[in-house]
Amino acid sequence: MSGLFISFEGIDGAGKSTHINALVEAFETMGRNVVRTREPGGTPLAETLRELVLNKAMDPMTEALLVFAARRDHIVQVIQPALSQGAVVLCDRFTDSSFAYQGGGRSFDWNVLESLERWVQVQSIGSILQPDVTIWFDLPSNVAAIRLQGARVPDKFESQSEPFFDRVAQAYAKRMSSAPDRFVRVNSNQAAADVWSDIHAVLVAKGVLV
Ligand SMILES: Nc1ncnc2c1ncn2[C@@H]1O[C@H](COP(=O)(O)OP(=O)(O)OP(=O)(O)O)[C@@H](O)[C@H]1O
Ligand SMILES: Cc1cn([C@H]2C[C@H](O)[C@@H](COP(=O)(O)O)O2)c(=O)[nH]c1=O
Repeated sequence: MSGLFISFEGIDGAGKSTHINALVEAFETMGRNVVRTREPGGTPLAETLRELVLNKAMDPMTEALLVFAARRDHIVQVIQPALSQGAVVLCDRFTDSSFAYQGGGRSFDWNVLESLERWVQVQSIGSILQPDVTIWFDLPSNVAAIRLQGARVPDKFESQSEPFFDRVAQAYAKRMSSAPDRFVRVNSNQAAADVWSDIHAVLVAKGVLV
């Protein structure tokens, strides 16, 4: 069986974690091996980099380099081996987050991010690793802020203002327009059960879930 790589994107508090848990169960019920992972993170080294990126002040280029360094380790140690063994990899954020947060939120150079993407995700000449499906949980920033209120101590990104998250959302829309076959936008501003129905329907339509 061939591997399946699904990434989950959206602004902080958009509802990704809630539905990734349900998808782990749905794929396991189908008899698939599932690797649930996240970015930045997913390996001991990448989790160490995550702590720095989420909690230490740094300039946008340093931030971009660290998330791509973490990604490289994650791809080599976890994602590629799992896909080679036919697993379903459910990844809470991947490279679209770098375009959204560093490119959109921080206004860091989009072309440099595209170069880093090519370097870090190279598989063979002319081929770069990308998710098979990316589910973008689209939620207005003011609704996400209400959902996250009091939920936990906010990290460096969660404490950003609504205009920052509006730029993040615009950057997701730009990434979606450049990869319409890979991206699926889900309206996250509805009851969790309805969000789940939409995700389920999309993955059934794509032939990856029964
Ligand atoms: N459809 C929904 N309606 C109302 N509240 C929701 C919905 N989905 C999730 N929530 C709640 O919103 C909060 C954020 O959800 P969740 O942690 O799943 O988001 P996330 O996208 O994983 O966030 P982050 O990227 O910051 O980790 C949680 O308290 C969760 O219970
Ligand atoms: C992969 C990636 C992530 N980020 C940011 C986005 C979020 O604010 C945090 C991760 O927190 P979560 O609770 O696990 O969603 O990191 C980023 O800025 N750039 C990236 O490439």
